Amino acid sequence: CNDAHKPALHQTQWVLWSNGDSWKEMRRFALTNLRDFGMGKKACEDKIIEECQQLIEVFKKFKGEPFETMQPINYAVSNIICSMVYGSRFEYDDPEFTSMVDRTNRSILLSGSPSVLLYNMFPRLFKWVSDKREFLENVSANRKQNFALFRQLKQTLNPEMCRGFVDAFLVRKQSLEASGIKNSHFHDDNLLITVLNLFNAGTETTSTTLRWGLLLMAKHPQIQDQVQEELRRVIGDRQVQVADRKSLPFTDAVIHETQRLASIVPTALPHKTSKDVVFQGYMIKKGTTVYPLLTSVLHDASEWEKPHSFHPAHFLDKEGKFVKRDAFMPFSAGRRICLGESLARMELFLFFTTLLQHFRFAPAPGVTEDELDLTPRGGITLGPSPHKLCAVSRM
Ligand code: HEM
Repeated sequence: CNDAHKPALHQTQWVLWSNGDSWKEMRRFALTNLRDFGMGKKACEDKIIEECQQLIEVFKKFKGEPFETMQPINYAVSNIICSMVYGSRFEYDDPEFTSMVDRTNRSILLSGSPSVLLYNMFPRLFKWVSDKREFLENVSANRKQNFALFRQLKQTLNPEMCRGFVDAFLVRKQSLEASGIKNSHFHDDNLLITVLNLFNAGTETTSTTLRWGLLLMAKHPQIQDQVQEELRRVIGDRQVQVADRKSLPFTDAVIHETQRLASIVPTALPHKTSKDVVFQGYMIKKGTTVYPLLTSVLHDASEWEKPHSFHPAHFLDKEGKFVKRDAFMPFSAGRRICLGESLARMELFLFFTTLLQHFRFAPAPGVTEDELDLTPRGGITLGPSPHKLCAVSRM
């Protein structure tokens, strides 16, 4: 049946990337250029710190009253990847930016709706589901918006001074065309798919993890006390830097434990075997779709002392020093490992520590810590269910 070869809805944006040579070339180009634009380096640290300050101002406006953290955190995190990809950040009230981020977020929610899940399993029977229509409309609107952004960037392109990934891609495309190479992977479709992949993967994952982190702090006030005590003792009032991570073992353990417990990409992304493989005695035929079940490792009872509880001690030794664990793989592993791991780790550390320096996170009045719900909502990623938190200023 042809349906078996159709990509599931959430894969529609990944298909061009996922085929052999095109994927290799785009991944290599994206990695090199994101590094050139600061990924994992000081330039990127400065961008994240600037965005932390913007986010703090938004949180302060709620004056300790309960609010939903999703939108402001999404905008702050999204701006980091935007500044690397498009070459500039956006204001949080710029409708062009907010609509793109909100639509992406909505698509991720829709991808976990029962009707879209049914469509993905039986595409012929469930062609007309309304969630699928909305999902595709969102993808199409984001494509149009990106083409408009690319047009603006093309008009002001200066090959001597690339502002971000899009500029670098356009310059490479032009130089290949000038040398008469017509069939390269540097074409408009790959530009669009790569930019959408970076934008989608670079926004929701990190912002969802941060929201889990704050929710877990409100749920476990004694652990929040310990993080804030460590931050006060080691950092005081100054801005946290990436280099401080090794002096903040407890905080680092809390961030790792948040990622482990939340396991936000439970099935990673689907892959296809490129040849027949024998894995642990099982024969997997070439062309079989394989889902690496990351949760089976992150919650494995033979690896973790308390697999289903929030237990930062999983990452600490008896002296309170941070310990790495082999079974910690929220970014997956192997050749398809998350391309943005170093960026995500830097963002999680700087946003989480800076927010905890400035605010005490607590449930809304009338809600007890026990009543804070940790049931995840479905989607390609597992985020916390809608909830409100109070961010009470500490400075
Ligand atoms: C906490 C944050 C993040 C988590 C937990 C996460 C996790 C993942 C996972 C599990 C995969 C699938 C790996 C596989 O196919 O086996 C992935 C792929 C990917 N991620 Fe991330 N990610 C995060 C943040 C980011 C960021 C900030 C970026 C931005 C550059 C990014 C870009 C990508 C890309 C481009 C891929 C596809 C890689 C490929 O197919 O070669 N991710 N990520």
